Amino acid sequence: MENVFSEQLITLRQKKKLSQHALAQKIFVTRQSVSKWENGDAEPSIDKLISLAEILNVDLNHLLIGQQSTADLIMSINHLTKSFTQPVLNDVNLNIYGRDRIALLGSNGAGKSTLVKIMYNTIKADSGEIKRYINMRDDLNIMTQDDILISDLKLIEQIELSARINQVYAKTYIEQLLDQFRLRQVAHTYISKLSGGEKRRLSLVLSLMRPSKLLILDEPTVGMDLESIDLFWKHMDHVGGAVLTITHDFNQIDKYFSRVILLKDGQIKRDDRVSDIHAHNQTIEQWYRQFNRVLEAKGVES
Ligand SMILES: Nc1ncnc2c1ncn2[C@@H]1O[C@H](COP(=O)(O)OP(=O)(O)OP(=O)(O)O)[C@@H](O)[C@H]1O
Repeated sequence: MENVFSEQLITLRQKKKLSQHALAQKIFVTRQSVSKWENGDAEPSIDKLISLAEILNVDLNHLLIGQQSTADLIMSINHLTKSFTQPVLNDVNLNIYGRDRIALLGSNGAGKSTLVKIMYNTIKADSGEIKRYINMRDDLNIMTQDDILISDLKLIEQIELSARINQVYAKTYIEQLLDQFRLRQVAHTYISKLSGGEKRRLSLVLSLMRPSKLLILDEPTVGMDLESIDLFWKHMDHVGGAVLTITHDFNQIDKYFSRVILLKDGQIKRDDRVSDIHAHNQTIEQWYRQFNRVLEAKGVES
């Protein structure tokens, strides 16, 4: 992280016509700290990174790894179908763009997890087409509902292993994630001995430890206590790139997401902008109840 970040910091600071001293004053650090970051001798804390991103008017991805934020198409799904014993997805069409914050909603069994598994390629569709405009290895982060942790490892060993596999070298950042998600005190505990909530928080840290162009989360806050849920959403506010989340956490959808998708009867029945829904004085929960009910009623009629 250091080299790209340092170069980015210098470039962006100069673009804003700020001296090291002026930038330091804005984020309440010494000029020497800024100088060390720019020389690659030290890394800022998460809080300072977030402040830097705000002052330099870029998202974290741009600051950390130099990616431009774009409104580019990153995935295009066309006429997708999938059946198990019963049809689950039936002609699903969806485009995902670079800055989307998508909440994927639908009743239990609607096919949400199946759709995202097809998106990240762990199961195959029966027919249809997915065009992926990102590198699936380097640009996609996922947190699934399945437990992908290795029980025989200690928490810190799992982190180190994933960091090596994903070529993440930002040690300070990872340590701060551990603090932020309150995992430092169990860093040397075997994964088999962690509580369900701790395992979920660890899975989250693994999915957040490197920047991505697309982050897919399947019910990330299930099994977490309230404090962890708050920490999670606070952190998500500062994640760059596109995010697609399956969630039933209606308290947060209004605040965090820009787009809501309703999956019903194997199809995307609604794909609306949160700002449009709010402009009609509706909350997302009201919107969801309205369209789920309307669609259910239509289903009964037909
Ligand atoms: N591997 C599988 N084999 C057979 N059936 C499956 C398989 N995976 C999913 N299903 C079935 O497909 C349907 C959709 O499941 P899916 O997990 O995608 O729904 P979901 O919308 O994510 O539900 P939930 O909100 O309960 O997590 C369900 O009826 C489920 O039983």
